[in-house]
Amino acid sequence: MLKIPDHQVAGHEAGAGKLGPLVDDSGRFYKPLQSGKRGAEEAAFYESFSSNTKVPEHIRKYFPTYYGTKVMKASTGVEHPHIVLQDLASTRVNPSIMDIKIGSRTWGPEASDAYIAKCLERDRESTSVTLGFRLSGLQVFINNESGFYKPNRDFIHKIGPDDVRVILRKFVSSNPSEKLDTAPDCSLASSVYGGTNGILAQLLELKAWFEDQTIYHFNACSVLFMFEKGLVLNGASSNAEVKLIDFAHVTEGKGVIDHNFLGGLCSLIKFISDILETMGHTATNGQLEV
Ligand SMILES: Nc1ncnc2c1ncn2[C@@H]1O[C@H](COP(=O)(O)OP(=O)(O)OP(=O)(O)O)[C@@H](O)[C@H]1O
Ligand SMILES: O=P(O)(O)O[C@@H]1[C@H](O)[C@H](O)[C@@H](OP(=O)(O)O)[C@H](OP(=O)(O)O)[C@H]1O
Repeated sequence: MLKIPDHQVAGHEAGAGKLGPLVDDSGRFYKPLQSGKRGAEEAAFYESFSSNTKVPEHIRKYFPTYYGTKVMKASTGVEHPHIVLQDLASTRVNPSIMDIKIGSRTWGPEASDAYIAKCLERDRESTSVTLGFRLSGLQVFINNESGFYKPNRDFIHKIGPDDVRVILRKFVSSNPSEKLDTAPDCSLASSVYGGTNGILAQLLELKAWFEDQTIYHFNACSVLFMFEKGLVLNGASSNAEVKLIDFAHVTEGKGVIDHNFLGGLCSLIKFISDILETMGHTATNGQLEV
């Protein structure tokens, strides 16, 4: 049975007459090919990436598994080609998820002047230019009674660097709320951001690859942070995951480092490290002891 995903936090959403992703009960996520070159280029990226032997195995786990493309009835009711992916949320019950678009620049080298102008406006209005990344959307599970803290898109579009800092803290707090002025307790920071398998460790592993890889330039891609609060509270070992998604603007690296993505990633790492440091973790050799 196909349905609209329960846990989408950003991007184009399926609705009455609106094209958006669908999921099934076997753990697959169907992303409709976007209009123009974007859909075809995203599918081409997945084809290239999934067969590229230069991508190390320990890096592949940061990407959703790709199952090809399929023409099928879309959310609009009309037949449309879709990219078939692993549904990253399918094994989770109440996932806390954050989508962070990486890079101070969100277009590729061959973008038209009109497209650059559209992106530049968004990059300047958001924290992309100042921080090298911006929050695209999030949901944080509070409890069964209150459900999720899920700020709306208009609010997310307006936030500045200080708000980003607060929201990254709220994401790992027991008391997230609509107000930006409350003090998030960061009670889950050590388990979610810290630890040998936590989000910081995963970001550092990705960073090491980005310092070296020159195969692709990940223009306008997002990292997804995901964890299950219930498992953290039960003391299970870290269930936090980092994934990369949204590859409609990936271009060839042509032997050059993806400095736009790498810079944004370093900036995000600094924000996460700062949160852990304020929780009493100490930095040694550029890595945090957690
Ligand atoms: N493989 C996946 N499994 C589960 N959820 C996913 C997956 N890919 C994307 N999502 C969800 O869908 C959202 C949008 O994904 P994506 O960025 O690929 O779509 P988009 O419409 O291209 O976005 P944009 O408008 O930012 O370009 C993500 O924030 C995430 O919540
Ligand atoms: O961050 P938001 O508010 O979700 O805005 C969307 C985001 O900037 C996407 O990256 C962009 O798709 P592209 O990157 O593929 O251009 C999309 O453009 P669109 O609405 O023209 O598809 C925007 O609506």
